Amino acid sequence: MTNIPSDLLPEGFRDRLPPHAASAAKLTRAMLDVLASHGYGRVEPSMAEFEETMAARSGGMMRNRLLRFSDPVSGHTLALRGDITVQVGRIATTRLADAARPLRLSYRGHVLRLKAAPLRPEREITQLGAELIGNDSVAAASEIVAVAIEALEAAGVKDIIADFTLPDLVELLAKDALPLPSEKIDAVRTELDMKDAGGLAALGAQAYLPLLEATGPFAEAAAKLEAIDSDGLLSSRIAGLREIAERLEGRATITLDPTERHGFEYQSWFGFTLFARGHAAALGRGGTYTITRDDGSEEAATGFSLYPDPLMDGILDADEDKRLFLPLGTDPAKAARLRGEGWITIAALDGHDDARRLGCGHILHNGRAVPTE
Ligand SMILES: N[C@@H](Cc1c[nH]c[nH+]1)C(=O)O
Repeated sequence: MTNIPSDLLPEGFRDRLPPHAASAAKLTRAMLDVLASHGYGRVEPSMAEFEETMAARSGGMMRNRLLRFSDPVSGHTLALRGDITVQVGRIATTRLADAARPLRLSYRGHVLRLKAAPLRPEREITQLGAELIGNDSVAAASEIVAVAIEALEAAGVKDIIADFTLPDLVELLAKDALPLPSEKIDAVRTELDMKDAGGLAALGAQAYLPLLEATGPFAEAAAKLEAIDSDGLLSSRIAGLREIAERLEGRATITLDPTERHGFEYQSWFGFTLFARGHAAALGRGGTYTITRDDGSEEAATGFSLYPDPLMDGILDADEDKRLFLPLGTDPAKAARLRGEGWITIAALDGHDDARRLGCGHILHNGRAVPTE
């Protein structure tokens, strides 16, 4: 006997019921079809992996965010996946190491978090995305952002905002242009991420303050960033961002926040976050990164992950109009024909089944579908 009520799930987990689960599947299909149409082959990575190797691939930040358990079979600690991108990287550089590059792969699945984010109670989160392995050029980044936006559009999302960032900006500047001792880099990145001018000053990193101003609508913010970059150290990156932004013209509003690093643990020169009007939380994120193989060599990649749960929870596929009640004794061949015409048939199993209570807008009467009373 247990004291846990049967309808209680652990915090952050949930079931999806009809009709929400069906709507979610439909939306997922629409987004995956977009990825498939651009040549991204579907992979289904495993739910769990050895914690040690998964954490190593996820960038240092990830380790304390993984849900772990000890596996009596292998005797090792396993982790439930927290990000499918790193699994795709593993597959691409191991079992698909010999596949032609660039290698386009797509995925959909649940990822798990040890702790929920402050404003999002879920710990089991749908992640759907695409990874372009073997290339992190401007062309690759342009394709990835465009495909991500197209997938959101296929899910009915309007007024999309793509917020660009330069995830390795501080490391790059700290080397030469705005020198920083290596032990301060992380602290400066954190203050910039929090837009904390006082914190930057306290760290003696005043030189980084102007970066906080280079934020906002893309054209203006990029010009400000260019003005700060007197040595031209960032010129190729800024040119890259401009090219990506140009290709997206009319598809999304582009903004720039070059110091945003939240959620960009492993991305390199380019990162982006996708928002849409009516959704407070980001709907997706992506960028360029490198995958490290077991022998220490590296492979470039670019990709995105969408987090579509908020979209799935909003819509409701009202199908009552299409649900047709079939009284006892209905000819199975007739029923099959009706399904072929698009009806959802609900067959009576005994005389007590009730069309209305079973959510049927229609009932088969004398061979014809008539509205239920
Ligand atoms: N998986 C990353 C986004 C990403 C995909 N590819 C590259 N970056 C995330 O969810 O934050």
